[in-house]
Amino acid sequence: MTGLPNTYSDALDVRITDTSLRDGSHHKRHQFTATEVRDIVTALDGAGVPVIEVTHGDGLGGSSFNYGFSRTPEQELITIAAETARNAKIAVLMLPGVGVTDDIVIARDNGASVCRIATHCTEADVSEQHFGLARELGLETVGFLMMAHSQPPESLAKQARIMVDAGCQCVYVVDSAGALVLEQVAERVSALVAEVGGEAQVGFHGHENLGVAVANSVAAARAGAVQIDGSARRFGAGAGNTPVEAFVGVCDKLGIRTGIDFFAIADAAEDVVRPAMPEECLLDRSALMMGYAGVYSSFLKHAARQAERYGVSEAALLVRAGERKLVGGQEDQLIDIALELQRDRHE
Ligand SMILES: C[C@H](O)CC(=O)C(=O)O
Ligand SMILES: [Mn+2]
Repeated sequence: MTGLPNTYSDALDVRITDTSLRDGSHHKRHQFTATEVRDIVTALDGAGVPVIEVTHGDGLGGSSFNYGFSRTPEQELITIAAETARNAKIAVLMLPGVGVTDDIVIARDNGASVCRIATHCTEADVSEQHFGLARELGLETVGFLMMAHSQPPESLAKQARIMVDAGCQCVYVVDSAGALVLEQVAERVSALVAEVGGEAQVGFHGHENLGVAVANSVAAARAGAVQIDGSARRFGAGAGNTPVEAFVGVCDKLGIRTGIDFFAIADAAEDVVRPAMPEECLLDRSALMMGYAGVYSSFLKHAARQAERYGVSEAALLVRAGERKLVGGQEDQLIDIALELQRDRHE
């Protein structure tokens, strides 16, 4: 056992991590202000959200020409979040290679207590040293197997094993593209529980691109996931994440305990999170294409920019990105696809 209980049965059945201030960073093009972070953390913490993730959308070190520059340095936002939260733990996300191990040390010094390491779902081995370091630093660890729709349950389970052996305490099935549907989530979560269940927890991170993120999250919980992500008002990449306030309401009705007050989280989503969003996260044609074709949700804003720049269809661009099976970090290939679409039009 790597240190966390398999369930939270004494107080909670699922522990929710709100990722508005990390996944929502994609939708906001990484322009969070210190005041927004302070206000959102106050509201989420007040509603009883147990874990709040704060980082650049692409994780520690993500502020760059490739991914988009942060308006406020993320370590400053992490510090503010940690100083503001009374009960919630502050989590950070890091993708090895985007961030470096020193970023984890600095985040810990600034008050983060949960370290989430994300890799493409076939590349878990690149996270080994990061889990080791995070555990040495006394951080709680979570592993993200991104683009989990692209691999069958058995392969994901093998990757989960690599993370757990490296010190990961909870491995997430991450539906980065919002492409998984119900049983497909349950099968993947069950495979991970079967592989690592005695030693580590299993979690689920959903996106709303096919409109089933809440249902998928319930399927995950029923299959044994005890950590579930969501974002208030769906504030996340693509059509956004599982809406925390709706998921809490559904959990209340199903008798799944989250420890979050439904009325307080509904107020937080409407009165505090929504005003910080540039616009609602839309389940529009582009988001649908991402879910249907299996495209990394955070490509949405990049695809919109390239489609406009090269005068090509955003939906067509996203469908081709799915056909090419692009993974996070390959945002530049969207330019290649846009040029290809231009050429096709002139042939
Ligand atoms: C870096 C990504 O945005 C992580 C994530 O939230 C996902 O894959 O989904
Ligand atoms: Mn996400």
